[in-house]
Amino acid sequence: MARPILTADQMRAAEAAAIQAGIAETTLMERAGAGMAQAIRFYAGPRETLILCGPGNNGGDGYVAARHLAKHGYTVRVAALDEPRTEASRWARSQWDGPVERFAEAAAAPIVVDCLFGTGLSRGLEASVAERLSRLVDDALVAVACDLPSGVSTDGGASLSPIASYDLTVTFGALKPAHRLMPAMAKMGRVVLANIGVEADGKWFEIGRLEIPPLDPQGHKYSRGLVHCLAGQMPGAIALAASAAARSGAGYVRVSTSLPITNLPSSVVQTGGADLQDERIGCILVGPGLGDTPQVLTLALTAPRPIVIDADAIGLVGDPERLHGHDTILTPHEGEFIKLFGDLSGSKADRALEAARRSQSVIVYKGPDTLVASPDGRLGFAPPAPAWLASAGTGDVLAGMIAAMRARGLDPFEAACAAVWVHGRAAEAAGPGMIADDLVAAIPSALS
Ligand SMILES: NC(=O)C1=CN([C@@H]2O[C@H](COP(=O)(O)OP(=O)(O)OC[C@H]3O[C@@H](n4cnc5c(N)ncnc54)[C@H](O)[C@@H]3O)[C@@H](O)[C@H]2O)[C@@H](O)CC1
Ligand SMILES: Nc1ncnc2c1ncn2[C@@H]1O[C@H](COP(=O)(O)OP(=O)(O)O)[C@@H](O)[C@H]1O
Ligand SMILES: [K+]
Repeated sequence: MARPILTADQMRAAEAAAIQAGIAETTLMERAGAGMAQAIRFYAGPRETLILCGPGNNGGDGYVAARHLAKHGYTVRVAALDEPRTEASRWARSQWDGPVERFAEAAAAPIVVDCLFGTGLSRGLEASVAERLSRLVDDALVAVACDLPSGVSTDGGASLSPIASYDLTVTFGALKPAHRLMPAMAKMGRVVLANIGVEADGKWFEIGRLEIPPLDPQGHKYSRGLVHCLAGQMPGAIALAASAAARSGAGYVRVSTSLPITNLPSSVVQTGGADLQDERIGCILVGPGLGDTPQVLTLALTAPRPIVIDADAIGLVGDPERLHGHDTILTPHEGEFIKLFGDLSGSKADRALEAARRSQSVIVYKGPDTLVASPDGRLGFAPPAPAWLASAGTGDVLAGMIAAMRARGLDPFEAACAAVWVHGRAAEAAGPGMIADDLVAAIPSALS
């Protein structure tokens, strides 16, 4: 199931709505701290625990977790950076009846819990605080972040001050963008979402397991989706994409190519001409291995069919407005993104949405933190995918998978999300030594 992702402001609004509806703020904090204590017991086991508390509600969660862990027999030490400054955190501090050390003097412990700052962080930590925190985190056997590692910008995922690597991050109510954006995402370890009874809803979410409609028992190859691929100067890339489309459940995949392509499955039809007016075409794919042949992109854009524009073809678009009125999915990596849209400002999420708006297309903004953005404001964040996806040809595979999902009848945004999800799971199944060809072979198992 897709899990909502809320910005810091949206989370504050969701919490305010819960409080308005009658849940006390201290109840939310009690649930957050108890949830964190439970996750620590589950993932870290019983060891001496040092809880580092800041002045805000993130620190408040820490005092609550300290009480719960002590109740379960943990040896707990609490160290405060500052006195609690919010009403709820003062309440949480008052419920903790153990001693409180000074952060600057706290000695290391096997479990360290960072409750210095969360969604309220507005600037980087002071250098001395960041350094000391990093040392305690590095020295711990298990390092836990409350909501977010202190120093991470909630909405953009940037490090506002240096961040160490954590083993576990426990967040509350909803994921935040930083949990799925680099560089923050790589520092968080396992991310656990604790339910605190706050309603989270919106247009941003983590892409979840795809729900593809069941096959029509009376279907035939054309009704299952026809993908038409346009080959270019490097046929290996389109061969990967076409194979991936065929493995992703398209009923029929064909490639128009001027030269025979040797390494295509026999089930993929090769044709000399390209009748792109064929109404049976569910999706055209252009770009993998295309080279510098803008006329092929122009040909594709004359056809009134859904189209996936990948790789070389992205750079040939020229002006994003050229895509208005077309049913387009664009799949840029960082370099291709900048080539087409320039150096947009804001977080990766902001840039993806701005690109979708400018091009009136679905944007699959690839990388270790892939995003799928729709012109209507929907934004899907990919769940973490294995780093071994970073190898030649895996993007071609993804483009073919998206074209197949689109040809199968999913709307452009849903098709892109479904393919991104399966792509990551296929990579997990294929394992660390995989090459793009192995990724194609792993698609069927990831689909089921
Ligand atoms: N509001 C609520 O109802 C709930 C909030 N929860 C927790 O509350 C956290 C947010 O709490 P707050 O809004 O109090 O904010 P934080 O505890 O993240 O930060 C506290 C305050 O520190 C100051 N500050 C920001 N950056 C600083 C820096 N670099 N150096 C020094 N001071 C700095 C700011 O004034 C900020 O408001 C969440 O991350 C979550 O852990 C949970 O308890 C669930 C319920
Ligand atoms: N470090 C990483 N971790 C996980 N996935 C990654 C990483 N780097 C790249 N990817 C994914 O691998 C694919 C690479 O695509 P692309 O850059 O177009 O490569 P190519 O052009 O060689 O096919 C994309 O789906 C991207 O999201
Ligand atoms: K924190």
